[in-house]
Order: sequence, then C-alpha cells, then structure tokens
Amino acid sequence: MSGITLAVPSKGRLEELTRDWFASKGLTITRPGGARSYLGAIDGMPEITVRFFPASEIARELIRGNIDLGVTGLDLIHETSESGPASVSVASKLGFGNADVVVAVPEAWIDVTHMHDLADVASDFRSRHGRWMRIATKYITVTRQHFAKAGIAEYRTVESLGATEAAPASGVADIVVDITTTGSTLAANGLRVLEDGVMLQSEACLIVSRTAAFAPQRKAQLDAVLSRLGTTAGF
Ligand SMILES: Nc1ncnc2c1ncn2[C@@H]1O[C@H](COP(=O)(O)OP(=O)(O)OP(=O)(O)O)[C@@H](O)[C@H]1O
Ligand SMILES: O=P(O)(O)OC[C@H]1O[C@H](OP(=O)(O)OP(=O)(O)O)[C@H](O)[C@@H]1O
Repeated sequence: MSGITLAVPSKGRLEELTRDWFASKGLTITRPGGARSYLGAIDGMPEITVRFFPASEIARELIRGNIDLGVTGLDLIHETSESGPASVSVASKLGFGNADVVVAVPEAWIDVTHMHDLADVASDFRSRHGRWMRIATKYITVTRQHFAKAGIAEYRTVESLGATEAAPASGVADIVVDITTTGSTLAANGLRVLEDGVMLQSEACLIVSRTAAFAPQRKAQLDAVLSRLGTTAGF
C-alpha cells in the first residue's frame, strides 16, 4: 500500500477540536464530500488519506493495524482490548477531551472511601444480599484490570451503554465505573468517586499503530507527517 491513512473523529465531542488541533499545526483537513462523506484529505499532503470514523472505531482499527495514524481518546485504546496500549504508541497528547474513568459508589456508603473498603463490601455482599456486587459500566476491560489489581474478584459487571450513573438508583447495579469530566452527572445521581478510584486519566491523543510504525514502505511518510505535527512515532 502506498500512502498512509489518518483517521479522525467523524462526530461527537472530539470532531471539531481535532480539526482545530491540526489547523494549529498548519494542516487543513478537508472533507470534500461534506458531512456524510467518510473520506477526506489534508491540503498539500496527497500521500495522506483521511478517514472519518467514530472515536471508538478509530481505537479498534489502530489496534488492528488497519489504519496508520488516528485521533481518539486514550480510554478507548485501553478499553477496546487488553493488548490495546501495547499495539499503539501515543505520539502526542492533544490537551482536549480530558476525562477520568472512575469508580463511584452511592453517597450513602459512608464507610467506603477507598478500593480496599470496596474489597470488604464485595466479599461480604453475597452472604448479606444473596448475590454478587454489580458494577454498571461500559468499561468492561478497564474495570476487570483495575479490580484485579485491587484484589477484588467478587463482583459482576452489568454492561451499560448509556445513563450509567442512573443504574444504582434504579436498582440495576450497586456501583458504577464511568467517565467523568466535571463530576456533575455523578453528583446529580448521588454518587461519589472513591479517593483512590481514578482508574485512568484520559484525553484525546494522536496515536500511531504499531503495524504502521514497522511497515518499511510507509515509515518515511509516517515520520514526515509526524515531524510536521512536531512529534515522532515513539516506538
Ligand atoms: N464528559 C465526557 N463524557 C464522555 N466522554 C468524554 C467526555 N469528555 C471526553 N470524553 C472522551 O470522548 C471520547 C468519546 O467521544 P464520543 O462520545 O464522541 O465517542 P463516540 O464513540 O463517537 O460516541 P458514541 O458514544 O456516541 O458512539 C472518549 O475518548 C472519552 O474519553
Ligand atoms: O462529569 P460530567 O461532566 O458530568 O460528564 C460525564 C457525563 O458525560 C458523558 O455523557 P454525555 O451526556 O456527554 O453523553 P454520552 O453518554 O453520549 O457521552 C458521560 O457518559 C457521563 O455521563
């Protein structure tokens, strides 16, 4: 394959800020077919094909090596696959899209302030309530890794793709793992982040696929665009 592929968010909170970031480096991303087209370009750099994808698909395709370079949230790299972080390299942190993936419990759980308190709750849960502690989240991979590190195995995840913070009040789950920026959604739902409950600090990043960085025929073009953006592949 000649030329390299850059994937940028097609919609959502990262879309416009990504275009602004490239513009701040003197590169203009164009979308000649309009908002419904998924193909674009960078003015003056015909060797780069721009593709517009949702942020979560960009993470997946970078990890698989189907695209060379992309902008997406660090949380999505960690969540898409356990091997995600090892399959890519962060070339630049872009300074927007900042959010933390956190463990939050009902405010009423006053004795539960740290992960080790949660470990006690989890191990008592079954005898007290006749079931496992349930965690509502869309961050299944991140939760599994972080809870294993904290030595907590007695729980079940309940996959939640929207309104996760409502799950404890509605009885669907006991606690949540979710993304937060201002904390206002958690507070509005009577939830509190554990003091050591920040699992991941995420922001939008320019990310290089490991596959691309080791493809000899694309390496020079990749290095050239990264140098225009003031960075290197970092492998
Ligand atoms: N307050 C926030 N809530 C959720 N995600 C946020 C927030 N702030 C930044 N982000 C980041 O935005 C990225 C997700 O962007 P977006 O919601 O546009 O994704 P998407 O996958 O395209 O959307 P959708 O969930 O609609 O499919 C994630 O990397 C996430 O970390
Ligand atoms: O800490 P805060 O600043 O309150 O932000 C956190 C909330 O923002 C996001 O939801 P959003 O309403 O943007 O919708 P989404 O689920 O489609 O991302 C996210 O899923 C949280 O629910």
